[in-house]
Amino acid sequence: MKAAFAAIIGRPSVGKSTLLNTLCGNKVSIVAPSPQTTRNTIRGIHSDERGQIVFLDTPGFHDSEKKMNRYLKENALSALQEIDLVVYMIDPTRPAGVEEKTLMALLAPRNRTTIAVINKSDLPGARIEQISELLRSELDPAELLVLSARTGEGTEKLLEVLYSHAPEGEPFYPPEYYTDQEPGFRASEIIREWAVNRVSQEVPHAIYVEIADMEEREVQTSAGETRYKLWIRAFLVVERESQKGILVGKKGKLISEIRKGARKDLEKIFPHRVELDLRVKVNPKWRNKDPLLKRLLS
Ligand SMILES: Nc1nc2c(ncn2[C@@H]2O[C@H](COP(=O)(O)OP(=O)(O)OP(=O)(O)O)[C@@H](O)[C@H]2O)c(=O)[nH]1
Repeated sequence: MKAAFAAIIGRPSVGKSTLLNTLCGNKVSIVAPSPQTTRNTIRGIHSDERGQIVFLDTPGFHDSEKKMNRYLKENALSALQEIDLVVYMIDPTRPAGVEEKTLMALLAPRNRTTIAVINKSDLPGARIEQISELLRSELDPAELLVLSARTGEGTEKLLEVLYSHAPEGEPFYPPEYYTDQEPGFRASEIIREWAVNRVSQEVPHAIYVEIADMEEREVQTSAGETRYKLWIRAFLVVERESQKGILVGKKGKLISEIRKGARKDLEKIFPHRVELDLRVKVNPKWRNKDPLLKRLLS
C-alpha cells in the first residue's frame, strides 16, 4: 500500500479546486480532527486499492497574489514540511511572470518529489512547449504532465504518477470517515456539543439534534466560478417549551451563538463553506418515545 500527503500549489485560478474536484469527487468528505497535519487542512482524499493520497491546502500559496507574495517573502516553507509530494500547477494561457519564477525557485526539489502539471490543455492558445521548457530549466520536476482538470483528460495519469512516487504506508484515514451517513452524524454531534455547553441543569440531557437536510449546493462567485457550499438544516429538539425558551435565549441571542460556534467547527471538518439553519423545537417527552430513542441510539 502507498500513502502520501500531497500539496497542490499554484497561482490563483490555475485550477487547483477544479483538479481536486476531478480527482476526489465533489462528495462531502468528512475528516477526523486528527493530529496528522498541523499547519495544513485537508482539501480532498483519494483512496483506492493502490492506497491513499491526502491532498493538503498549504496556507498562503493559493490566496491572492498579494498575500502570496507576502507569504513567499516570509518564506514559510515550513508549511511544506509534512508533505511527501508537491503538485505544481501552471496555467499555460497566462504569461509566467515573476510570481511563477519565485514559486519555482522556492519549490525546486530538495528532499521532496515535485510533479509539474500544465493544466487547461483543452484551451486553444495554451503555450505548452514554452511552458514545458521553462519548467524543465527552472524547476526540474520529477515528472511533467499535461492535463485538463476540467475535462479530466490526463488526470488518471496524474494519479498513477502520484501513487508511483508515494512512499509505502498504511492509509492515514479510514474509509469509513467518508461514508454518506457519517457526515450527518458528525454534524449533529458538533451542534449538540455547542448546545449542551451553553445550558445547565436538566437542559443538556433534554437536547437531541435532528439533521433535517444536508446538501451540497453550487454557488457562483462574482468572478463566475463555481464553488460548493454545504447547506445544513438542523433542529435542536427539547422536551418542554421552557427549555426551548432557554435555548433560544433573549431575542434569540443564545441560539445565534450556538449556530455561529457550530458553523465554525463544521467548517473545520468539511471541505466547503457551511451554511447552518438552526432552530429549536419541542417534542414532549421524547426520551420516553421508544421508536425515536431506538433510532437515535442505533
Ligand atoms: N478550460 C479550462 N478551464 C479550467 C481548467 N481548470 C480550471 N479551469 C477554470 O479556471 C478557473 C479557476 O479554476 P479554480 O479551480 O477555481 O482555480 P484555483 O487554482 O482553485 O483558484 P484559487 O482558489 O483562486 O486559487 C475556473 O473558471 C475553472 O473553471 C481546465 O482544465 N480547462
